[in-house]
Amino acid sequence: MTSPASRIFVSIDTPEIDAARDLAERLTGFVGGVKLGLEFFCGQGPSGIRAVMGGVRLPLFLDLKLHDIPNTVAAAVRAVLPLQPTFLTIHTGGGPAMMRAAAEAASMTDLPRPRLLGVTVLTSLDDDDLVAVGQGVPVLDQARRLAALARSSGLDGVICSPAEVAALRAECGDDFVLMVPGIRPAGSAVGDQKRVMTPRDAVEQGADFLVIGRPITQAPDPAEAARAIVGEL
Ligand SMILES: O=C(O)c1cc(=O)[nH]c(=O)n1[C@@H]1O[C@H](COP(=O)(O)O)[C@@H](O)[C@H]1O
Repeated sequence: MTSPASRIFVSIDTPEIDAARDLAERLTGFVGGVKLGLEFFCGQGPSGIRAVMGGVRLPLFLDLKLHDIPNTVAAAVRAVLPLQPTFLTIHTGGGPAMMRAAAEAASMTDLPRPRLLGVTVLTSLDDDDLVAVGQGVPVLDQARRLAALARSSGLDGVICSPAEVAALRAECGDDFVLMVPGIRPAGSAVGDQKRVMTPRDAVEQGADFLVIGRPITQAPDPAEAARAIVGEL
């Protein structure tokens, strides 16, 4: 880890190429990487990813949250390898066979191998939401279970909320990547997130990387918002 800014992946959630490219360019030098996810990929596909990332010198976090049978997920991983993402997400809820298939597929490349991250419990969920979907266990227990499963299935790390970082760091070790959304600088709108923490607290808990969207992208001056967050770390 070279600088506080390198910890931040800005989540550029828009379906528009020009808006995404503009944000990526304006934030270069202020953040460590760009996350493009479902909204952008559904709107613009692989060619849109190339159009945005071709002009910026930042690592790509491709957040597709793949979740399907093992054969389908492995094929989807292979299909996006040419985009050369540094990080790629799949859902741990797809189970160990799906995660192993994805990890194998990610290795079948002459290109740099992407690091596969498993989504544990979405940061928009709380204990009551898990009861509603039939998972009657506290969020922390479920995140610990899924992180351990991700690790034993060959993934490189997980996505978790800041509230689980300390427990997962202790259980999964220093080499296991903890990429953490649900980040809200003091006073910023929480929106649809339920498990949130400030950037500084999340790093103190042991987060490797922070995923930050609206607090940066919706700010009047996104570069200034990113600079302020980095200053806090
Ligand atoms: O996989 C993710 O990146 C992710 C997992 C999760 O549990 N929660 C979560 O918010 N995210 C993503 O992180 C970003 C958070 O954006 P903001 O809430 O605007 O900061 C969004 O792009 C989400 O898709």
